[in-house]
Amino acid sequence: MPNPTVLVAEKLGEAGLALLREFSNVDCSYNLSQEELCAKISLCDALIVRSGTKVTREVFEAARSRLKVVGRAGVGIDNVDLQAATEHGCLVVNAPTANTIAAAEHGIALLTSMARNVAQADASMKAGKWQRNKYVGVSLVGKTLAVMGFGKVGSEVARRAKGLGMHVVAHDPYAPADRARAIGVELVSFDEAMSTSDFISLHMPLTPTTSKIFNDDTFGKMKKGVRIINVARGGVIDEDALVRALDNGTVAQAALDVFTKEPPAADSKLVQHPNVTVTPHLGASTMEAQEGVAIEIAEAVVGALKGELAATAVNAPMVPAEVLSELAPYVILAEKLGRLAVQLVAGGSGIKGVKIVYTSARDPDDLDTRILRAMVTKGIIEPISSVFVNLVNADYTAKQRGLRISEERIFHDGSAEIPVDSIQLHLSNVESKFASAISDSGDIRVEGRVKDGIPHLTLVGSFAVDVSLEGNLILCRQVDQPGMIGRVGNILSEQNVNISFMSVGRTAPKKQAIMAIGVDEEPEKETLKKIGDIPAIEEFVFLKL
Ligand SMILES: NC(=O)C1=CN([C@@H]2O[C@H](COP(=O)(O)OP(=O)(O)OC[C@H]3O[C@@H](n4cnc5c(N)ncnc54)[C@H](O)[C@@H]3O)[C@@H](O)[C@H]2O)C=CC1
Ligand SMILES: O=C(O)C(=O)COP(=O)(O)O
Repeated sequence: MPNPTVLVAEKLGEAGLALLREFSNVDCSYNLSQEELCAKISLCDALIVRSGTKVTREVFEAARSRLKVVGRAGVGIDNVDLQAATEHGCLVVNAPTANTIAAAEHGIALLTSMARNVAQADASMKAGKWQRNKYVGVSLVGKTLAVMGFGKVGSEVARRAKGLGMHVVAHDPYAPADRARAIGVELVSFDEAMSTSDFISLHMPLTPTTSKIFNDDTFGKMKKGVRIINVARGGVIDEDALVRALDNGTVAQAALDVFTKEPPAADSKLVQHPNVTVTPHLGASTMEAQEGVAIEIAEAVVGALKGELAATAVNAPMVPAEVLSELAPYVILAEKLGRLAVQLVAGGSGIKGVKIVYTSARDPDDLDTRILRAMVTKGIIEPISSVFVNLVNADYTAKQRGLRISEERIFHDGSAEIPVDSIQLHLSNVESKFASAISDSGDIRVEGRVKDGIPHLTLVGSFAVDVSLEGNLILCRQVDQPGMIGRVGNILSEQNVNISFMSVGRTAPKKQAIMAIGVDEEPEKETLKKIGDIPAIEEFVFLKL
């Protein structure tokens, strides 16, 4: 496999680039037009952007399925079309923590410099003036600050504003009250925040709900002379309404780092307004934050390219790192069982329903099966189509193909230290090319377990077997009689096919048995035929894992 290619479309810290270069070809091409990005993207496995690049549906379509991951070197992913990414099976990861402090510090910088007219006074002095009376400021101590969006950045701003002696309230419909209480911040309603605050600082994401949430109506609810800080996203403010509110004195001052359109028009009334302080989206731009973000995103992108499940996935279930590492062997088991089950289906008999049964000693809330379900789906769909399936698009792809995947939990009286005791797959209403794979209930059934960290196949139809799921597998149903293992072994060794494992499961002594043989190489058709010709072998199937 050649090294993957990563297109870095905006400036990224050196430490991150170095990490990427260890694993991939890195193409740093900045300031690409939309057409240039679309032209390049079909040659790239990953794309890294900041807030300046719009990753639209058009980009995903132009990628022609090659693009596996988009890394957003920062927090806000409003510049990435997540729905289009998901439909194309492209994982989107971000770097959610490394620039939190930088953004919070910039919020405080804007708050304090706005209150004391630092930028305006600086410009005035540089123009040769000395205007001490014009730039009398306002004090912060004892004033009320409303933090709108009490997430990572918002809570750090709140903590710092408390240190400046401000009274801090916050509005966030999803924030836990105990987190606010721990910082000494009161959570209040939107309207209360609007009507009681001297300063309002915005820290929510731009979503369809928050778009232009600060408009004529909301400015009308604010205290006259309020001061506004925005280091979140320009789009949460109706900028024309803000200009009106500044002109009529409802808003005394605004300090803005972000704009609906970036860069804003040179003659933007907002940017040119004398009571507005602006910075060109600098919230995340500290040396420290950019190095941190670069490393955070490079690690996430490299991990995603290696097929690891990302902890900072934006369009896939967020799975904490410790859960990921605990479930790692079960993820492999789930995919291999899916792969195996689909190869047991007779040609022409379409799969409609798949039931996944987990036996586990865990409380259902302590076992997140979304990854396992996604991997079963991947195992089932990938061998029979050209679609690339991952945690991102598994549910979407299954739905598109009319594949109904249901899950059932069975309580297993064992140790809750072990997340899953066994995983069974049942494929209903299908015929099998290996009749022994059909269980008593008429479904194709396979079951697996993890033993010493290695996935094993433990049941086929009604036959118990025990073979590790590595390499390839030959399943034979035979009349149980001595010498069978030797005969099959001889045929395989004649062709230098290495047998890694062998297991025989039988219904009763001297009755039918299933022999499961793990082989490293794929035997030639002729060799497989010789196995099939052994009189005691009633049926057999070769399965690639
Ligand atoms: N200017 C810059 O360079 C930077 C800007 N940002 C922006 O800052 C914002 C916050 O970032 P983080 O704190 O890291 O994100 P976060 O996800 O930790 O926090 C966002 C908070 O907003 C809350 N929220 C969602 N809808 C809301 C609503 N309708 N009203 C009130 N609160 C709502 C969420 O519950 C969450 O607690 C984002 O828009 C991000 O893009 C972040 C870093 C740098
Ligand atoms: O992380 C964010 O949300 C930011 O706004 C930072 O954007 P940037 O990476 O500096 O273009």
